[in-house]
Amino acid sequence: MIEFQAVTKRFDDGTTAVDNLDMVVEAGTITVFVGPSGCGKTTSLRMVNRMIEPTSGTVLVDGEDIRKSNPALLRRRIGYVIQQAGLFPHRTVLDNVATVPLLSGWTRRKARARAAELLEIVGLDAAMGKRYPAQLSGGQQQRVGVARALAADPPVLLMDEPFSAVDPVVREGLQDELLRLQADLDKTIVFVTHDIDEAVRIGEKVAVFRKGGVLAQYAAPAELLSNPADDFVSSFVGKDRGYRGLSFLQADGIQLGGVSTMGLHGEHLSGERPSTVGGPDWTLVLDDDGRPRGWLPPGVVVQGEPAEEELRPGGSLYTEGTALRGALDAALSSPSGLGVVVDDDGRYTGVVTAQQVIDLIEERRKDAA
Ligand SMILES: Nc1ncnc2c1ncn2[C@@H]1O[C@H](COP(=O)(O)OP(=O)(O)OP(=O)(O)O)[C@@H](O)[C@H]1O
Repeated sequence: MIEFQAVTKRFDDGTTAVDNLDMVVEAGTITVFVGPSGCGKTTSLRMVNRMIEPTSGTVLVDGEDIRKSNPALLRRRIGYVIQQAGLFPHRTVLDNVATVPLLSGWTRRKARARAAELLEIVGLDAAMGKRYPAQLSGGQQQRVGVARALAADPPVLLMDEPFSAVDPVVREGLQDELLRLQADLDKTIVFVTHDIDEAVRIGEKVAVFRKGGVLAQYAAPAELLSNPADDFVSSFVGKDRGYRGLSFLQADGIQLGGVSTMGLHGEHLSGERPSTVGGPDWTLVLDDDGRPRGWLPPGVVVQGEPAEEELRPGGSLYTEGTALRGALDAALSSPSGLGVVVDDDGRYTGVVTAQQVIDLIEERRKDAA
């Protein structure tokens, strides 16, 4: 647990970077600090590992006032990951990751063995260990940065815009990786970003800062989107917040419909569900394993196997049991207007319409009111 008690940081030139911050970062959570440029996110983060000392107030890590701990020792308990990884360019990847264990007095052999294990944990091939940082892609370098920060198995991890230098697709992969890692590692992670989408995607709690280093709201992402504390937070979380809020609503309660289906060899498959919803004229083509391959538009008569060019590509697939946003997207992106629902193995289980999603949202809203 990390606790800020009335923490203020005023720099020598009179800038107040953090203004009377009171907050508790719960152990074992990913907490995100988000806000526009210059609102004190980095300064707040760096006060946790004593790279910056507060002007007043107290920071506690696991109940201990960090002023009482030696900064170098404190930092071994607190991993730190920064933008563009901050790797040592003249050390191999393996030696970069082994740095902190070596500083902690491990033998070279043990430190390297641990480093190799960590590369695997963050999804990098063992062969990468021999390379130098410049020989890796941006996303790979970030992974090494995460591995290095995890090397001493610190209970706390501070991450300052760690993924902002990579392209959006790689970034999403790294976010997923972090969520997966965290499910196993259960660290206390503080993650700084100026990207609200990233914040609500990975944060269990999100702290929104405003200019002058003032904490504007500290809440779970769903709460932030549905109930912004004031106009600043509302405009910061953006105009799509209603839609993004669907990421936090579960789709249970939606009655899946059926649609006529055809196998790749032209055989008509008997659906388990009645074709109750919308466009029954569209036919969904499934491969031999029951995974969707595309749609046949109404009026297209197929003799034998449907040809590839007759098939209309499907929209996004909605995996049963995931958030409602995916169900709406599947329906809106499907040429038939029917969102294709699949199980965890990607096999077709039914269809859903946008109207059903809207109805469910309405129902939930009424319940909440
Ligand atoms: N060493 C310093 N001396 C004076 N002012 C500073 C110093 N470091 C930061 N500041 C100021 O303190 C404020 C907060 O900076 P900080 O880096 O914490 O913001 P941030 O929210 O992390 O911004 P960004 O998203 O741009 O990194 C800014 O106005 C910044 O200019």
